[in-house]
Amino acid sequence: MTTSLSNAYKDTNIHLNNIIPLDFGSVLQLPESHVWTDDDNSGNDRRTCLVRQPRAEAASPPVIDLWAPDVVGLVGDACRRWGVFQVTNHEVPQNLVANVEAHARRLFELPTDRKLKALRAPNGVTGYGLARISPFFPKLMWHEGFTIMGSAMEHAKLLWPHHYEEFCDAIDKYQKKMKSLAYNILLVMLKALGVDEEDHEKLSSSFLYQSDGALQLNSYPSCPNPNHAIGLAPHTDSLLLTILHQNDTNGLQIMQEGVGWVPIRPTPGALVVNIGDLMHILSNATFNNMCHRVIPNETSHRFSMAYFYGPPANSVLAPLPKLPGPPRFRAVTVKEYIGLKNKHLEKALSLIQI
Ligand SMILES: O=C(O)CCC(=O)C(=O)O
Ligand SMILES: [Fe+2]
Repeated sequence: MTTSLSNAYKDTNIHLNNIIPLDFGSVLQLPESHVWTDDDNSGNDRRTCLVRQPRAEAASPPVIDLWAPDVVGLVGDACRRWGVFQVTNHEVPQNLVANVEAHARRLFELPTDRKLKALRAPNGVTGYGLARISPFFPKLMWHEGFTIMGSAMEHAKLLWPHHYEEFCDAIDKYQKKMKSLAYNILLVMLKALGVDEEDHEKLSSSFLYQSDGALQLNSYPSCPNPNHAIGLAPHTDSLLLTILHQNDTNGLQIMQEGVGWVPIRPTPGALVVNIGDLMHILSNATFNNMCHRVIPNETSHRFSMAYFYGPPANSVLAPLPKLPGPPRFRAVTVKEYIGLKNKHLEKALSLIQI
């Protein structure tokens, strides 16, 4: 029997200071609690937060047409070289994406006291609050989020006691589309790792094919001093892959080894796909679980919707046996890995290295 993904997150207690977002409407200046200096990132070696300027000459990750005849090769190359790419022809209707973005905007524009009614519990997974990585950093982020796993009804009723249905319907439709797109992209990635039709038959009842997702709505209001604020501190995503929609406000950047921070600029109609830690393990470290961050903007409000896709909590994950070279990681359950990540953030992977 499989255990749902949400079970993997349940054992962590986060202090309310690291859950309650700032009341952005009430501040004209960046409060001290949100002023980041280079020292505030000292624990994060390669990821100096306040290096603002991406290198002008930096190349960008590719935009891949999912109907392209050589899609497997293109996706495989992008996963190895970048760990991120954008996709077009993904069959998620533009009006659905725009509708969910409009609902997210409506949610984050609610008065603070209303949003706090749907605050994530200290040991909870879903609801309104700061990013789960917040306790690892000495300063707070210029960010507010809303996490959904399965139905959004419980929290949506607290936000809009009489008008929650439209929100829930849009979220349900979006999650269904994301789940089927994530599944199709997973198949392409597995093919790029050399999993052939015969292996697919064998794997067909495997946990990989029972993966599910969580949806994270993110808001980064315009910021009075973006040069000293961080929207979302550098991190890697934990699950297999993430599918992200961003509105037309820049801010997402990826860390490329030897290059520095490279922006992922919004491309109308395209969705961003990135590799998470579990896919990095499965690929025996050949697919790059790239580190990314978000920088806020002085004049415009950034919204994003991230769909995190991963196997059930009790699934056992290890490098695919077909891959060349000795395995770089020992086998772990998803629950164990998420537990390590919640305790050790980016050091989690080194704890399962062989
Ligand atoms: O807002 C973004 O572009 C990034 C969001 C993200 O990295 C996350 O939710 O894990
Ligand atoms: Fe992320």
